[in-house]
Amino acid sequence: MERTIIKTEHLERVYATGAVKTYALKDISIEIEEGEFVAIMGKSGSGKSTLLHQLGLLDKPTKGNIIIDGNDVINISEKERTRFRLHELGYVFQSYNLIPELTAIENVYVTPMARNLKKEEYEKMAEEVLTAVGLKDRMYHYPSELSGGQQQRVSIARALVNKPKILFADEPTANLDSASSEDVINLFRKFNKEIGQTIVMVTHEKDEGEKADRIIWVKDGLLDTDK
Ligand SMILES: Nc1ncnc2c1ncn2[C@@H]1O[C@H](COP(=O)(O)OP(=O)(O)OP(=O)(O)O)[C@@H](O)[C@H]1O
Repeated sequence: MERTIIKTEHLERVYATGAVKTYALKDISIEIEEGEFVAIMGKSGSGKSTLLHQLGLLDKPTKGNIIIDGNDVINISEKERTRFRLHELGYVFQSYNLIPELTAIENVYVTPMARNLKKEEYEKMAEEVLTAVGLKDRMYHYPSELSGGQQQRVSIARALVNKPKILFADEPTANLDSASSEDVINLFRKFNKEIGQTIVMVTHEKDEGEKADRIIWVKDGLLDTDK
């Protein structure tokens, strides 16, 4: 049976810059099922990233509610939100944000390393996930020795190593050529199909959106129901 993993109720996010108020999100109520691969699309400035940041607990709405996996994630302590981000959620951004002084495998295991596991354990977890993204033979390379597409695959491995309930991706292919972009989307599809990974991705690319199970269209901070 399908199970709702993310639910938002009347989300609003207003940015106040001096006297100027921007209603980036006006009233967004959505539900995403566990195991769904969802794309968020819409014109520039429509509120896509703002919505992803609310769902990923990287920002707080000015009004409304968010329930993730049955938890009210708005009215909990900051400590609890941090725990949730670290253990339950994974993130991939358009910039790879790898640490240049660390090898691919070290970049991936920094997260499980923080969980008091033994070195053999977190190394094994990182190896498995790097192998799954096709980088078994690049594990000991530094970011500067990897292509953009390979670096993004390291960042995907890093996002998935803790087996997050939900993977959030904000324009993950924006800096990649078309072949590497396709690789990244195919990887998402693979993790979604094979392990039922829930994925929420912002994209500008129509063909990428079409590879998802569903597109949530956003327009001027509202759901675009004409699409
Ligand atoms: N930190 C901020 N302070 C003030 N206004 C902001 C801030 N972040 C976003 N905005 C405004 O909120 C609106 C929505 O921005 P958002 O980045 O969510 O759009 P987007 O659909 O992701 O755009 P793009 O496709 O260009 O990345 C825009 O009008 C933007 O200018």
